[in-house]
Amino acid sequence: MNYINPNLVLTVEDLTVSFDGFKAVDGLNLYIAPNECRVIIGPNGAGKTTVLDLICGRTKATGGRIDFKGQNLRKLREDQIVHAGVGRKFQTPSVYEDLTVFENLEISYPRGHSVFGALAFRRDAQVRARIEEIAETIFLSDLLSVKAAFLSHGQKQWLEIGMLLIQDPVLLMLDEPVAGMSVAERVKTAELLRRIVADRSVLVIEHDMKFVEDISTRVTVLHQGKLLAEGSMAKVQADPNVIEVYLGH
Ligand SMILES: Nc1ncnc2c1ncn2[C@@H]1O[C@H](COP(=O)(O)OP(=O)(O)OP(=O)(O)O)[C@@H](O)[C@H]1O
Repeated sequence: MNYINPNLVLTVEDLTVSFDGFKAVDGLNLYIAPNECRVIIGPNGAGKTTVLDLICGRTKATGGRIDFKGQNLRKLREDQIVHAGVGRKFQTPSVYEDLTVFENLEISYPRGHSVFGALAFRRDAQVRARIEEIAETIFLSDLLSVKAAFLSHGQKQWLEIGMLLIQDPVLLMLDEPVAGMSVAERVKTAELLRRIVADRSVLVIEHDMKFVEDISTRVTVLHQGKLLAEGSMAKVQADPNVIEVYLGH
């Protein structure tokens, strides 16, 4: 099929990757709409992280298509995919511990071409306003001058999400964002994701079913690199195949 639905942000079809003959992702179809928060669940080794690696260009597919707003991501390098509007957060936070919250956001602000004098001054004001806006979204407004080293684990995760948000991605991909967070931080992260999808699509890998229920409209279940089930949380939770390989354990 060559038809690409222009209303979709991401169209993944028949995506496959083999590592020495082992298919970690096997013929996967995945369709993400604008403002959708999709969660991928599945047992360990199902291929979830590999799917994100394939979309962001870290791993190269052996077959299938990855279309992002009309662009074939399989032909782009990792940095070009970021530039096209795909942000990816890995499991462990990678903020700059010695820099403040403000500085971490500032260095993540996308660089335009250089400007001078009054224009540079105007740009500084714009950058500051944007940093303050993002800090508000990620619950860190009061901590702008605090070094990242002093943040809690959850706050570091939010800061890293903020560092991606400041680049205004069209699709944001998060790998287990609430792992290691307290219950209160999980509740706030669900709120954060609800804020984020107002302006973009989000693709999340998650194991915490309570959190998945809180954030997601649609869930994709992977098993052995293949799509096992897809639909609302209620639908996949009631699916005997899903219960057998994942939720029943
Ligand atoms: N670069 C690689 N080379 C060889 N095998 C790989 C590579 N990357 C992933 N795999 C294998 O592919 C399978 C899927 O791994 P992946 O990390 O995507 O699963 P996952 O669903 O994210 O699991 P988890 O929940 O444990 O993170 C695993 O068997 C893994 O060992």
